[in-house]
Amino acid sequence: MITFEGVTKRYPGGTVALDDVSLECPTGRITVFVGTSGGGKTTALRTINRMVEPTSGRVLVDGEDVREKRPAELRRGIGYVIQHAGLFPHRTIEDNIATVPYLLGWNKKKARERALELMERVGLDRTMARRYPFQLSGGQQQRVGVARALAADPPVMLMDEPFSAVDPVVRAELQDEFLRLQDELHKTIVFVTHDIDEAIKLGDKIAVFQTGGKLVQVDSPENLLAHPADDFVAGFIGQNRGIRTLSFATTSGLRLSDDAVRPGSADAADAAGLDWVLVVDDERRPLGWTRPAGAEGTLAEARLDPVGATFRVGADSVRVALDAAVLSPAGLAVGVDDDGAVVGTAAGTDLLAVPTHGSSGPEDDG
Ligand SMILES: Nc1ncnc2c1ncn2[C@@H]1O[C@H](COP(=O)(O)OP(=O)(O)OP(=O)(O)O)[C@@H](O)[C@H]1O
Repeated sequence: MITFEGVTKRYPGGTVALDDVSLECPTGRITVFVGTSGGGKTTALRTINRMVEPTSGRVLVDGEDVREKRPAELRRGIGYVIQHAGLFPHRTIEDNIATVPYLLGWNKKKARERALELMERVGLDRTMARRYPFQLSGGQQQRVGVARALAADPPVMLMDEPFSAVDPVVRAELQDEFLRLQDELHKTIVFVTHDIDEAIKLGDKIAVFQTGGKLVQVDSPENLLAHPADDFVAGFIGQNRGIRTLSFATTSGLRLSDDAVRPGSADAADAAGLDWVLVVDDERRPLGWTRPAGAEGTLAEARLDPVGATFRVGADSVRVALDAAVLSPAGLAVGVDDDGAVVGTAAGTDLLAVPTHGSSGPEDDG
């Protein structure tokens, strides 16, 4: 657990970068600092590894005041990832990743083995080990940055806009892999971003900073969307708040209908009373949508429209299901199980009747 106790930072010249910030970042979870430019996010992050010393208040890591440790020693237990990765340009990828192991006195062989293992972990091919940073794409460099921060297996990771410098597609990939990695590693992570969508996607807990270093709300993503503390937070979250809330509503309790689902071997004439039919194969995998009215022969012989997007019942959110319904020619979302077999269909109105869980706070899950 990282604890901020009444932390204030006033820079020479009078800028108040942090104004009496108190906050807890739970162990093994991702806490995201988000907010306006100049709101003090980076300053707050850097008080954790003593790159910035507070004017007053204190920061504790697992109950220990960070000022009681020498900065060099403290930083060995805290991985640090920044925008543009900040790699050493004249060192190979493996030597970049092995930076902290070398500092810790590991022998070269062991440090390089660790570097190669981490390259695989973050989705980089081992053949890149002897390249230099300029020979990698921006997204690959960010992966190296993450691998370098993980090299000595620190319990805490500080990440300052680590995915901001890459295009949206690569960014989404990096975010997904980062979440997968965190699922395995359970680090205590503090992540700075100015992108509210990134904060909602990655954060177990979100802290919103406003200009002047004021912490205006600390909450779970669900609660932040459902109950923004004030107009500033509501404005910062922006539009589509209601729809975004559906990202946290589960499809596990959804009642799905089998009425429109038919095997390909069924007679089209028998389904003539239905507007649309979802035709499935012997293993109930969806083949396509068809309008049975006036059709002859079996449904498998009918002209099929593509099924399009489906949702995995229980695993996907109501937002994903609603998206599938809107894009479906029949206006029905197709729910499938882990094997891709159709469980049933739901109309948009069924999906909107699902309760959202806007009331569970981050304290409940950590
Ligand atoms: N070394 C410094 N000396 C003086 N003022 C500083 C220093 N570092 C930051 N500041 C000021 O402190 C305030 C907070 O800066 P900080 O970088 O923490 O904000 P931020 O929320 O991370 O912003 P951004 O999203 O733009 O990176 C800003 O007004 C900034 O100009």
